[in-house]
Amino acid sequence: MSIVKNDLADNSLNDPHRLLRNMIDQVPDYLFVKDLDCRFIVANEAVARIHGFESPDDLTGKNDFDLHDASSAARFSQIERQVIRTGVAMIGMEECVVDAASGKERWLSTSKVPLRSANDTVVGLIGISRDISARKRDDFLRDEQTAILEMIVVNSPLHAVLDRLVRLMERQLVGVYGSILLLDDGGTHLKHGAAPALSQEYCGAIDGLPIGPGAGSCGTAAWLGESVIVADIASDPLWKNYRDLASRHGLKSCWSAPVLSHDGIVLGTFALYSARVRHPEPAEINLTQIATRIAAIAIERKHAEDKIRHMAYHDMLTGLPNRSLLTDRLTQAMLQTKRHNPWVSVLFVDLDNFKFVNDSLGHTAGDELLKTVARRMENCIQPTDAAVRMGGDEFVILLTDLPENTDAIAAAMHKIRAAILEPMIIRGREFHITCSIGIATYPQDGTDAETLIANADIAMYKAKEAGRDGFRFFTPELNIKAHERLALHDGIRRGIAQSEFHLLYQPQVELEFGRIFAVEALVRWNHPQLGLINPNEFIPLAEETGLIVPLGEWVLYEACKQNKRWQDAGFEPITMCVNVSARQFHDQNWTSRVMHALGETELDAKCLELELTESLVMRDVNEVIATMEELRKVGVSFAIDDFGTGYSNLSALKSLPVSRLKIDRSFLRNLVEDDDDKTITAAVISLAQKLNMKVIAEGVETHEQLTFLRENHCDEVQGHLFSEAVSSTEIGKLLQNQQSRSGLAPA
Ligand SMILES: Nc1nc2c(ncn2[C@@H]2O[C@@H]3COP(=O)(O)O[C@H]4[C@@H](O)[C@H](n5cnc6c(=O)[nH]c(N)nc65)O[C@@H]4COP(=O)(O)O[C@H]3[C@H]2O)c(=O)[nH]1
Repeated sequence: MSIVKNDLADNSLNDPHRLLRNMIDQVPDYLFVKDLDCRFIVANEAVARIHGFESPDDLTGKNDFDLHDASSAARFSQIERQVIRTGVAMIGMEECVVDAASGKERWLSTSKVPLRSANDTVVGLIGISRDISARKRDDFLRDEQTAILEMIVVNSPLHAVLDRLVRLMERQLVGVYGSILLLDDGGTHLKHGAAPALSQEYCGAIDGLPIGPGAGSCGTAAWLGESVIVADIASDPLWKNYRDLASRHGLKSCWSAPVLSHDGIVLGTFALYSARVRHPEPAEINLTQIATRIAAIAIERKHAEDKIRHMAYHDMLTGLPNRSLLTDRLTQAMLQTKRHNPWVSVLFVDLDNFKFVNDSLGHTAGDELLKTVARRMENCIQPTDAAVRMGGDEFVILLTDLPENTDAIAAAMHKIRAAILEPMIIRGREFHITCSIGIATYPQDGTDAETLIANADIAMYKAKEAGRDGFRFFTPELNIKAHERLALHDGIRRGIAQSEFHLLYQPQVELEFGRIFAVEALVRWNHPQLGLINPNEFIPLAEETGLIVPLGEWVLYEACKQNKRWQDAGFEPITMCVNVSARQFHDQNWTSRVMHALGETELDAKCLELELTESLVMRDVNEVIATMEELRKVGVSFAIDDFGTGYSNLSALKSLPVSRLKIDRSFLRNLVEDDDDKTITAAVISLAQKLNMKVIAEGVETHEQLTFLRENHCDEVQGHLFSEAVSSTEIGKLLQNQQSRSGLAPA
C-alpha cells in the first residue's frame, strides 16, 4: 500500500501530464487525439502497438493513409472530417479493419467526438476504439449455428448443411481446413460428406476410406469411436498409407473426431487439417466438439427422414416396395417404353394357400411365409423389374423392357411360379405354396398404371376361379365383364347399405316323420329399378368382388337372429342352414365373424349349420378342415352342398367334420327316367351313411322322386314338393302347424 502511495507521490501525482499518460497507456482500448487534418497528436500505447510502433510518439503527425490501406483510410478519414466539420460526435460505430501487415480482420467499436478549444471552436477530435473481434466471432458463430439448425429443420440437403458447417469452422479457426466423412451403408467405409476447402482430388482419394486401425486419423477415429490427433502426418504411423497423398496437398496435421449419434453409434468423422505441424488449441477442440454435435443432428435427421420415406414406399414386413411406389415405377417404365417401344407387364400374384398357414400356424408363421415368397420373387427378376407387395398375400411383379411378344413374359412367370412352389419348411412342416397369376401388358391392356394393375387383378381373379395354381392373360372380354360387374358391384354395395336384401327360408324335412327339422336361408335382392333378383344373378358377382363378405355377414346375422326369434316365440328349436361361399370362408376373420353373430343373436351354435360347396371343400382340404374344426368345437355343424357335382376325394371326405351331404338338384331332375342318376343318387346315399353322415336330397318336386328316395333310405328332403323358400312369417305358420299336427306332409 505504501509503495503505491509513494509511487504515485513520486511519479505522477505531482505531474498531471505524466499521470494522464500513465492512465491512457494502461487502457487496453485504442485512445487518440487528432488535429483538424486528422493527424495524430496523441495516441496511447495500444494504438502504437497495433500499428507496430515502439512508442506512441512515433505516431505523431501521421494520418490514416500512413497506417491503413487506401480504401479503409478514406473511409475513416471521411468520418473524422465529418465529425470535425459538423461538431457532432459519432458514438459506438462498429467497423471492420483489416490489418495491413497480417491481413487479419479485426472488429472495432469506435467513438469519435469533436475536440473543442476554450472558446468552443472545434480544433480536432478525440477517438476511442475497442476491439470487439471476440464478441463478433461469438455472434457470428451463434448466428451461423442458428442458420445451420434452421437448415436442418427445413430439411435442406445434407451436403449443403455439412458444407456450411465446415465453412463456419474454417472462418472461426484461421489456417485450418475441415472435412466431414460419413459412414457408408455397409458400415465398413467412410464416404465423402463435405470438405469445401480441400481439393477434389484429395476428397476423391479419401472417399471410401476403410474404417480400421491405421486408416489415417479419420478411419482410426471411426474405428475407435474416439478423437484421434495427429500433429505430424509425416511421421505418424496411422498415416503410413496416406502420407504422400497428404503431403502432395500440403496437409501437415489432422485432428479427427467421431460424429456420434445420440446413442453413441458412429455416424462419420469431423476432421480439421492444418498446413502446419501442430497440436490443436483448446478453442479448436471446443469448436470441433460443437461442430460434431451439429453434424450428428443433421445426419441423424437425414437418416430418420430416409427411414420415413422408405417406410412410406415399402412394405414393413417384406421390405418390398409397396403399392405407392408401384404406381410411380410403372408410370416411369411406361414413359421409358414410349421412347424405346418394348412392353411392360404387370403380373398380379395371389398366393393360394396362405390363409391355411396363417390360420393353422399363426401369424408369425404366415409372416415368415410372406417374407420367403418375397425373397424368392426378388431373386427371379431383373434389377430393372420390381416385386411389390400390395397387401395381404397379394403381390405385383413389374416386368420392364420386354420384347414385343409374350414368350419372355411367360418365361418370367413360369420361373416365378416355380420359385414360389419350391418346398418351404415352416415350423418344421413342409409347405408347397401355389399361386394364381393375372397378367396385363402395356400398351395393349392399358395405358395408365391404375388400369394395368386393375386388369391384371381381373385376370388373376379369373385364374383363381378356374381352379387356382394357374395363370391368365388379360383379354378385353374380361374387361367388358369387369365393367358390368362394376355397375352391379356398386349396386350390391348400395343395396347392403340401404337394406335392399331380405331372406326367405326353405324347410328341410325328415323323410321318415315329415318333420321340419331345419330351414335353409336364401337371400333375395329387392332392386329399386330391376325388382326382385334371384341369388344366382348376383351371388357369383358378390363372390368375385369380395362383397359376399359383408353380404354374407349380414345373411348370417339375420338368419341367426330369425332362428332365435322362432325359439323365443316358443317353437321347438330347428337348425338354420346358411350358405357360405369360398371367399367368405377364406376371409381372415371368418371364424370370428360366425362366433360374433352367434354371440350377438344369442343363438345356440348347435342350431346353426353352414353349407359349403363341394368344390370349396375339396380345393384346399387341409386348410378347410382346420377352419371347420375351429367352429365345430363350439357346436356349429357343416353340410356339403351340391354333392356329386365336383370331384370329391373320397378319402378326404372321410376326414371332414361334416354331418350332412346334400345331393345336388341336378341328379333329382331326371331321377325317374335316368338310370345313371338313379345309380349315383343311391350310391351317394349309401356312401354318406357309411361315413356316418346324414344325406339330404335337394330339389324334390315329385312324388316319384320322393318314392325313390324313400326306397333308398334317404334321410331328409328339401324341395318344392314340400315348400318353396318362404318368408319368416310363413315358416312360423308351418312350425305352428307342425307343433299342433306333428309333421309336414308333401303338398
Ligand atoms: N327348381 C327348384 N329349385 C329348388 C327346389 N328346391 C329348392 N330350390 C332352389 O334351389 C336352391 C337351393 O339353394 P342352393 O343349392 O344352396 O343354391 C343357392 C346358393 O348357392 C345361392 N345362395 C342363396 N342364398 C345365399 C346366401 O345367402 N349366401 C350364399 N353364399 N349363397 C346363397 O344361390 C343359389 C340359388 O338360390 P335360390 O335361387 O334361392 O335357389 C335355391 C332354392 O330356391 C325345387 O324343388 N325345384
